[in-house]
Amino acid sequence: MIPPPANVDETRREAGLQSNQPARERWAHAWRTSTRYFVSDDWKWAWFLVACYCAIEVGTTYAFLLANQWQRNFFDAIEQRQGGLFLSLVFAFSMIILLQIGTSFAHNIVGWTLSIRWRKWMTEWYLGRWFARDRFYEIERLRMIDNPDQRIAEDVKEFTSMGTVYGTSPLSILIALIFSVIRAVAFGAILLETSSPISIPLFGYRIPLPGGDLIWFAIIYVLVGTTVITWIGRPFVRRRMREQHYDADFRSDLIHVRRNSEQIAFSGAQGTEQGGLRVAFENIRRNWYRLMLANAGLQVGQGFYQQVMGIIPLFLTVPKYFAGAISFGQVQAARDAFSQFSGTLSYIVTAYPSIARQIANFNRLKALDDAIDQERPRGIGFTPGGTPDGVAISATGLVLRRPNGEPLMEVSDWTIRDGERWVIEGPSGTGKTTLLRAIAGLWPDGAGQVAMTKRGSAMLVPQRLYLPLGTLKNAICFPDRAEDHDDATIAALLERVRLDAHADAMHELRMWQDELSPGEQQRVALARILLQRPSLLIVDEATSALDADNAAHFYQAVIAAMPDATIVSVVHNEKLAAYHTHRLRLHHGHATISMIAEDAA
Ligand SMILES: Nc1ncnc2c1ncn2[C@@H]1O[C@H](COP(=O)(O)OP(=O)(O)OP(=O)(O)O)[C@@H](O)[C@H]1O
Repeated sequence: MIPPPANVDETRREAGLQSNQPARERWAHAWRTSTRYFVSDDWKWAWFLVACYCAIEVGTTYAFLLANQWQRNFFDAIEQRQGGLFLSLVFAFSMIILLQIGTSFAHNIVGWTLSIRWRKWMTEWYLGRWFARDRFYEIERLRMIDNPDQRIAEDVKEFTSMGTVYGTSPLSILIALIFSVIRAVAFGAILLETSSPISIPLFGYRIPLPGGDLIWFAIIYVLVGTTVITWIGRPFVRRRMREQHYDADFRSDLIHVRRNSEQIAFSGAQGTEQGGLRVAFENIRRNWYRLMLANAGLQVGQGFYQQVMGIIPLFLTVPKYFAGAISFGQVQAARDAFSQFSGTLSYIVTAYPSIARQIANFNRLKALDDAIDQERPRGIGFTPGGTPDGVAISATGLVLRRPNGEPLMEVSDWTIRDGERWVIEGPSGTGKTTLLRAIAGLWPDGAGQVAMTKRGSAMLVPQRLYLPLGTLKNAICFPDRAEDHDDATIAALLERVRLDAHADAMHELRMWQDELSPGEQQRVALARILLQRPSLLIVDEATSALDADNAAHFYQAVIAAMPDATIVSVVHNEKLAAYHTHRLRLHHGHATISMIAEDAA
């Protein structure tokens, strides 16, 4: 079966060239992503911390109510010139302040503890799935999404952040929303004290409404405000999403330049590279101006909304004060309660930037989840450990294709028996590396079946070796841990591969990938092979950076140490072909097989 072409639609979607995924699917994903941690193995901590968080919110609401009550008493005391009450009011005020500081402190401690536990769990969850079934490799191979690293690091961080005032996490938004409603009820009760009854005229009758004028004005005000501001804020959400996208691109371009600094410096290509970075930054700049505009619109809307909210209750209560129906303290308390009431009801307006960021995060995390989960069916079947006795690799009906479905080559049936040493040859771009990937189970595009001895006893050595961060000993022992091998063995290996000059620095933490020359890195690969002694060795131009003598030494050392090992290597040097027993030559999309001895004859 030919796998469907790879999904690379996300960038188009983020650039607005393709419509978004269905809302239902996105809501379902948002729900699953937000609730997963709370049914995980850390659920006891999760719920305990959420309970504490909510309890602190109750304390915060109580402190708000006390402050409102205090205002009323304070202004009444001033109006009635009750100097004797002043000291006790100051004392009450300090207690309220202490309570407010205490709840805010506790809010931070609990919020941050929950953030880090949630983030740790979610990071582990994403890393586990990203590494599983080689998905991280497949996502890169097909370039399915941009910057998965940023999504796992940054987006997860924002997603789990239970920040101070309005956290960015959807949970903190939800809790704040619930408490907004609770506070709205509490402050609504205060408003009722100073509200006048209200009724609406209908067909000549006056229908009385429950509550009072202040409450109805606040509700209408919030409804109109929220609708207008949500509408004004739509471009802001879009711009925020693009901002994250462009920032990540710029950063990865910078990393790319850093990694290739030597070639760029040597070729004097700084100008060209800077030009490229300027183009990447230009996207950020252009988007920034649009974001600024969108933000300005949002801020004007929010500012207008906040300011008018402070004035409306005065218009409604001051006439009652002049009429002697309420006290001056009640005017102040009503003003405070009105802004708290409508402020809490209009949570969506105030928290719109956080909600916008969260929508962008959900979209980015959904794309990552889709890329991890939407596994294309394998075209080339792969069975590790599925070869009969005496056979290291067997391929039947093997056809390789590019990810977009274009045919690359046909190998048909190919059997590599234990102890055979195969060289793969062919012009550049014919698919030699792809063939090695296919027999190692890393290339699923095409058709046919590949069986290989157990993966654990095989080793793949690419042209550019991966050296993990850490010591030189770490690099040689990879994928084992450095502690698994003693220093004397590693020192002897370094001598064997002609790297004894570095033996003393075996335990030094350095950027070995940058420090060692390509040829030295290929000798580290040889040391790794001699340490692991795999029964099947797949080598992709692993001697390309070595001089003729060292390249020959590479094969001589391997064959001397592991005379029975099966070797499949891609080499361009005919002299190195002599260390092999069989040849597979790729030409015009087809493979021909021969014995080396036959060729020589
Ligand atoms: N991840 C990929 N996505 C799309 N095309 C790919 C990918 N990897 C390889 N190809 C394409 O497959 C073809 C074969 O590439 P491959 O690296 O196997 O050639 P090669 O024979 O090893 O070349 P060389 O001798 O230059 O190393 C090339 O046209 C390459 O562009």
